Amino acid sequence: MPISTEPQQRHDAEDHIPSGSSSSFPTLEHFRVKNIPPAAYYIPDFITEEEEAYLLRKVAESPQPKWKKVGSGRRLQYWGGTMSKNGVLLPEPLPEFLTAFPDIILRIESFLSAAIEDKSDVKGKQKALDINQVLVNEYEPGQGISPHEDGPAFQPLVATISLGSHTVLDIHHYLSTTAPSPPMTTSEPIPSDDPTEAGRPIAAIPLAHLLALPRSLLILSSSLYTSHLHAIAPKTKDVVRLERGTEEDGGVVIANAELLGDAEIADGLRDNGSWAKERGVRTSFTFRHAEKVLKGGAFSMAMGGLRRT
Ligand SMILES: O=C(O)CCC(=O)C(=O)O
Ligand SMILES: [Fe+2]
Repeated sequence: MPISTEPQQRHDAEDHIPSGSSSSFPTLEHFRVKNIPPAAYYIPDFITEEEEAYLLRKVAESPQPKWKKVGSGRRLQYWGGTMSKNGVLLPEPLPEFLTAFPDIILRIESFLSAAIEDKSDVKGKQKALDINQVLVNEYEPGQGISPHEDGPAFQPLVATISLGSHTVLDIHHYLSTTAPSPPMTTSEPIPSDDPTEAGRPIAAIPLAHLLALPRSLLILSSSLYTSHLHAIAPKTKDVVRLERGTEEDGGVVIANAELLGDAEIADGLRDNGSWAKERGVRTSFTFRHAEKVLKGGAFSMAMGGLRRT
């Protein structure tokens, strides 16, 4: 059985908790995107097509006020609560389509917990993800998200599932404010979502590109989370390559080509050196752990009732 399809094949809650020791389970290292700052992981086909269709239907069926429209036009939904201005989660119960069927939260947590060999960091804190907020973003072709950090309110380990269409996620880095600016500097620094970082100059040319195919899980962690930015360029079509091309087709070199788990794309990349596709509507689910949660109150109690201890 190919390792990369294993998460997709688990269908009931008990099966989601791998019973073997970590040695019989692929470590996260297996899915690591190489040659970029630590650490990004790409897991193809983390959910099935049926689960993808079900989750998209649930998002579409949610009440209209759940949608928030943001600057560039994309829409988003917060599940599990929103953040206060000072970075505290005001918790709300997570919906059944995330906790019960297809129990995607448990599946991501179990996967990470089994895949991370050493589960605590130097301070003894848990490395695995205890998801308490899910952000849904919906992008029409031509819509994106400008370079930003998700910020210190969240554990530096976020997991994103792509549904409906592929996209290309760009990783950007900050430029040193003391060194002379290289020509690629953006003329206007792009403000970050994190106020402490706002105004720092950002390299205009991304450091790396990651192709996120439908049903994949992408994990950003450690310094890639804490000291880099991520973005999606507002394009209607992506051209991706294995190596830098000479043609002016806007093609970008992707860092996760060997992890895509899609034979057709892998063949196209190998035979033609590039793969191109128009973007469709892409919906992403971003799973995070807000470190500070407002305690007490009806919402919090209801949420506690839903969550495992
Ligand atoms: O859609 C994505 O994959 C990224 C979303 C994101 O970065 C965010 O909402 O903070
Ligand atoms: Fe983000």
